Amino acid sequence: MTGVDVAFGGIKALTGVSLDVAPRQVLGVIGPNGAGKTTLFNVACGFVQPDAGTLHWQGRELTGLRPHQLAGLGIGRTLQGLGLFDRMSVLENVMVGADRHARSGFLSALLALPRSGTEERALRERALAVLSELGIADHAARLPTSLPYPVRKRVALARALVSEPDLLLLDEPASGLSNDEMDELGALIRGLAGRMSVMLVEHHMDLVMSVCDDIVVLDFGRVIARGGPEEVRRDPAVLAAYLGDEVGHHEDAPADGPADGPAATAGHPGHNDPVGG
Ligand SMILES: Nc1ncnc2c1ncn2[C@@H]1O[C@H](COP(=O)(O)OP(=O)(O)OP(=O)(O)O)[C@@H](O)[C@H]1O
Repeated sequence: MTGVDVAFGGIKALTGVSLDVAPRQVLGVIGPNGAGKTTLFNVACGFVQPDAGTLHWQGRELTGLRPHQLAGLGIGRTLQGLGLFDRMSVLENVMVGADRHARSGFLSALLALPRSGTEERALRERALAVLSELGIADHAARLPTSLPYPVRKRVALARALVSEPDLLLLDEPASGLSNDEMDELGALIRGLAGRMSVMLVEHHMDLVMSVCDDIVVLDFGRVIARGGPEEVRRDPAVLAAYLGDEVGHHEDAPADGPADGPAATAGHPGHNDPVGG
């Protein structure tokens, strides 16, 4: 993305944001609360249309990108809300992600053209293989609602992976996970890097530092740093941005304080860990 601006009313959520993800690279996007990470993710997914700037993917400009076009472009994503279908089994949820309609476009999805038996079997096998890869094949027949949250997160990841995307967009994949689960997630993401590009929008510094090749740091909607983990960790601008975040989230801070800065815009539990975790 190049020169992306997004404003919500008077709030400039993103200003002149440019970044790129190289093939098979894991790019991390971090920043304190309210820095613009979710907005950036939503621009990359087509949920939010930028007021200015351009998106390019594999040499093509994406004008007016819409979320339903992603799969057809070879882009997979997981969302914070997971978005699993409660009345479908884990396996069916994953198969939906690989549905050939996803590749052949919105119209055929609307028409819900049936798959042939052979296609159905191949898809089922692929979905099962991804579930195995993520260590949750035992849960294939279960309903997502009957499973613990970390397992449901893996189901959502399996669904994004089953179409073998060239780019995987992950929005806060570590939220709600224990430290051990986060380590496992880190290993999983590292394992994907040889096969696809990953853009990881994440608040947990430890995860970002351990899995990302390159990191973009946002603050107040602008890119304030970009570089490898060590470089970013030492960057004074990054330290200052996170220190402000930490102070802004002190338990004594008034709940109804001014809403004009990153420290005041949050309200997401678990999002106040400073640099270094
Ligand atoms: N739909 C919206 N309407 C109005 N303001 C918004 C909207 N979405 C985001 N904002 C504002 O834009 C700025 C960036 O928010 P965003 O959610 O992208 O930041 P973030 O880095 O993801 O924060 P967090 O870590 O708290 O999730 C904030 O000031 C936020 O209040």
